[in-house]
Amino acid sequence: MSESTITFIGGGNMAQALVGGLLAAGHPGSAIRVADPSETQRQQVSEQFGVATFADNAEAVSGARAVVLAVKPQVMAPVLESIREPLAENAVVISVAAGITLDGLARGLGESTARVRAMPNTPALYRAGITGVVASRNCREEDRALATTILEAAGRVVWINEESQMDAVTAVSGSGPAYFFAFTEHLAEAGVHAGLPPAVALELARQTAIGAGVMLAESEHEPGELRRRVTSPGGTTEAALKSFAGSKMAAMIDQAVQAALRRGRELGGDH
Ligand SMILES: NC(=O)C1=CN([C@@H]2O[C@H](COP(=O)(O)OP(=O)(O)OC[C@H]3O[C@@H](n4cnc5c(N)ncnc54)[C@H](O)[C@@H]3O)[C@@H](O)[C@H]2O)C=CC1
Ligand SMILES: O=C(O)[C@@H]1CCC=N1
Repeated sequence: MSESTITFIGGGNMAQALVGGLLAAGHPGSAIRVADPSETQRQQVSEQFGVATFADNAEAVSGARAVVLAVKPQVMAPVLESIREPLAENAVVISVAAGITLDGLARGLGESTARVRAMPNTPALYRAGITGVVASRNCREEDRALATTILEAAGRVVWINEESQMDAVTAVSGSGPAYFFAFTEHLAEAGVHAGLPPAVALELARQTAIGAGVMLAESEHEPGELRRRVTSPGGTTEAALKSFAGSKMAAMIDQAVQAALRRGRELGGDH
């Protein structure tokens, strides 16, 4: 990997996941900077990763080839204001903030700045995330490649051509981990209802989710085929899956994704 300086604005969960991944991938710590107004946060980042930390965003951004905006959407306007002047001309700015559009970034930074909008998900904290990404038209191939390298530090990266599809990305993979957690919670509750002690039910449900995830990751087969392979004709799984179909599970999931999509569009309109 090249030794381009990468500055993170905001040193919280998402920034730490990416910094940890970049270091593990061999990016030199001397080429990583983190800016955060919280002294506690700066101290934690410098102790854990040994990278330079800054209280001042402008100072941290000066000369950086890539700037990752890892702050909450609510503080984005003052953050953009703080980096606009010192931003290098060739810098690419990558935002991981939910709902902040490429136009929103342009309003704060100017149209000529190369901008990337990314939607990560929380498994990024374990480098098992997936991030949907879209870039402004003026992003060069090398800007996209650098953004891919940085975001791959948290897992996989999928480029999206139409920014309008980012709300769908958010509804499927951004919010998606919560759907699987909710399913696991309900499976454990159902285990208790079926007569198991709560701790046993939770362990069975959790490890089953993990095992299914590993199969999805490792197997060459599509999810549908993996499902068919568990389902003995006339057996218990078939009975459960018929009940899912009777409860219209597919329609329920579709409705949930549509609800997230609508909410994402509403929130996007706020910026
Ligand atoms: N799709 C998803 O599930 C996820 C999305 N995200 C997105 O990533 C972004 C960051 O999230 P987290 O890392 O979880 O938040 P966090 O709260 O852990 O970190 C944000 C950091 O920004 C710092 N900060 C506040 N004001 C600042 C300023 N003016 N300049 C510089 N730093 C400032 C805070 O001190 C804090 O350390 C959010 O916008 C969120 O939408 C993050 C995690 C998962
Ligand atoms: O729930 C939310 O609004 C954010 C976006 C995706 C995950 N968390």
